[in-house]
Order: sequence, then C-alpha cells, then structure tokens
Amino acid sequence: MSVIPNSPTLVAEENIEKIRAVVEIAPRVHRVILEKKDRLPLQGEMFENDKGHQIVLKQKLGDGAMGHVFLTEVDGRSVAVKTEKHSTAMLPMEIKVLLITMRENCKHFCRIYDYGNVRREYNYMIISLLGRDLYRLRSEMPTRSFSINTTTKIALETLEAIEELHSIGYLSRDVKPSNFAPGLRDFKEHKTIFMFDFGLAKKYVDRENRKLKSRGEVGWRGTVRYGSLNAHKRLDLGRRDDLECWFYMLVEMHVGEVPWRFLTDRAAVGKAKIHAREEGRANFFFKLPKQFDTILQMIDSYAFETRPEYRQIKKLINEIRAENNCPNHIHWDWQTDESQYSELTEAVSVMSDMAILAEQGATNVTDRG
Ligand SMILES: Nc1ncnc2c1ncn2[C@@H]1O[C@H](COP(=O)(O)OP(=O)(O)OP(=O)(O)O)[C@@H](O)[C@H]1O
Repeated sequence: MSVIPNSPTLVAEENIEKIRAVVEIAPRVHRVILEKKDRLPLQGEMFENDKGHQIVLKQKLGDGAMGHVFLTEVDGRSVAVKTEKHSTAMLPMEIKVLLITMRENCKHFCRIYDYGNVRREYNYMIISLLGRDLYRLRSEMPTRSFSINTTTKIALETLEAIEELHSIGYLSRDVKPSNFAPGLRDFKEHKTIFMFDFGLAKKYVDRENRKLKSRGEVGWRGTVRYGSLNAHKRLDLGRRDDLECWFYMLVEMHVGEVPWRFLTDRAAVGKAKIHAREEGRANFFFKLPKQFDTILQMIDSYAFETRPEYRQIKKLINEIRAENNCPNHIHWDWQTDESQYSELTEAVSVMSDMAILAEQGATNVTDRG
C-alpha cells in the first residue's frame, strides 16, 4: 500500500540544534548509540509497553516530516500510534500538550492513551484514531473544494480548536488542513474536528501566565503555503499568526486553491500573500463571502500580544451560515449514508490514490528543500 506523504513541516531550528548539540558534545559511545539504534519502526513490528500490552504496528496511516503514524489496537479499541526516531525528540512536546488538553477536558484534541520509547530506538505515543485529514478529504472531492456549509462548519470547529489550544497557553505555529481531521462515526466523534500534530507548538505565556514578549527575528517556522506574513519575515509568532494560517486554509477549502498554490519559493509565496491583500484583493476574495474580507482585516490588525476576537470571528462565520441557509445539523460534504457504514475501514483504506499522491508531491512544498 502506498502512502500519501503529508505536507511536511520544517522542524523548529532549536530542536535541530538540540539534537546536533547532543551528538557533538556527548561521548563517542553516545554517538554510536544514536547512529546504530536510532531508527523509525517498520510496519508489522511489535513492542510491549509498560502496561504489558503488545502493540502491533499495523497499517501505516500517514507519514510526517518526522516519523510514521500507524494503526493499532489497545484493549480491543482501534487507536493511532505516532512514532519518531528517539533523537528527533519532538514527541515530548506533543505529549505535553495532549496531557494538558486532556486534563482541561478540551473537546478538539485526541485522547492520549500511552507514550514512551522503545529501547531508545524510537519514541511513540498512542492516541485516538481519527478519520482522514482535511487536506485529503478536500482533495477527494470532485470539485476539490468544500461547500459553504462544510467550509463554515470546519471554520467554527477549527477556530474553537485553536482557541482551546491558546487557552491552555500554547501556539500551534503549524495550522494547516493536514493537521485537522474529523473523529470517527464508530466512536460517535464524527461531528467534531480534531487538531493534531504539536511538533512545533510553543508556550506563549510564562509560569505566572504572563504573555511572553516577542523575541523579534527567530527564523522560519511552519509550512510555507499556510505561513503568516510574520513567519515570512522570520518573526516570532503569536496567536494572530495561527489565525492567519487558519484563514488561508479556509480560502483553500472553499475556493479549491490559494493563488500561490504553484509557487515553491518562500519569498515568492510571501509576495503573493501581500499581492492578495493589495492589487490582487478583489480577485482573492471574488469567490468568498464578504465576511472573509472583514476577518482578514481583523487578523491583519492584531499586534503580537493581541488576543484574537474569536467570538467576533465566529459571529461573522455564523452570519455567512445564516445568509446561505446552512442547516443546523452537521452534514459534511464527505459524509455518505448516515446509517450503518463504518469509517474505521475508510480511515485506513484510501491511502493509495495515486492522483492525490501526485498532487501533494507537486504542490505541498515547504522550505525544506
Ligand atoms: N490520530 C490519528 N489518526 C489517524 N491518522 C493520523 C492521526 N495522527 C496522524 N495521522 C496521519 O498521519 C499523518 C502525519 O501525522 P502528523 O501530522 O502528526 O505527523 P508529523 O510528522 O508531525 O507531520 P508534519 O509533516 O505535518 O509535521 C497525518 O497527516 C494523518 O494523515
């Protein structure tokens, strides 16, 4: 089974530095361990966790920049296992975020069942199994876009997810469609959109809950297509930047593309984002409800420390829903017959679509090259 590559994220430079430091400073023996043992697990492999569960890494659900996500079963429940090489050391941040969201009863985050490492070869965390991510779901639509009903409902769900993350003191710094997915109907979670992948997450408040000041120029973070103008300027990112990425993601979902879809050069993408606000503005908003323009103006007006007006933005989205007579009950564009059908098999069976594979390979470029 071939696997669709996820649009990869650039690893936070500080993490690479940390890994480099360990390799450079540590004694030779440590280097040997890293070189010899540090690895990603393979499909079909098995390990035993501290609770004595035999975890079999079944089908691969997805590939990320840093590792693989597999399907497994724990106590008869299908769950996902995210893995990375031990030295990558990005999972600890994800685990930290998920433990807090679970403690705070956040609605839009996976449950974390277990985490750890296997002989220091690879790290893992076992989390709730989700459906196909929003990038894949959109790509599979005949029009490659979502209706106004689905787009605005996604907008409300994902904004709520971002607000929850911000409310626990964290930024995502990598908001993009492939980092959101609906839950599964088998678990009665299909009406909720979940946010995942916190490899680039960062705390924006200190221990006393005071907002941290901008650190100025810090280097690129995130994925080029959805990155904020501040990210293009390599500036420190705040809550407003998560919302800017969210905005580009919604435009792509409803229109089917963003104007910089075919650009690969980071500077050129930055220029296109400015053009979309200036001479290209009418064109950019042509296929979108007028409220989109207001929302971008709001996001653009925020300073680094500003708390985004989540409620006001939700009101504008609900206004779009009312103007378009969107029904109150959720019916996603990708949803088929409500009744018997199980999404559990769907979640793991549509990965070999070559058309999507080609599309993602060609357009989901980040600055890693
Ligand atoms: N809980 C889950 N349930 C089902 N599929 C998942 C789950 N988590 C991740 N996936 C799949 O695996 C892919 C990669 O996961 P994730 O984005 O967490 O990895 P990453 O290495 O951080 O990737 P990125 O390159 O986006 O930084 C996702 O796009 C998704 O398709």
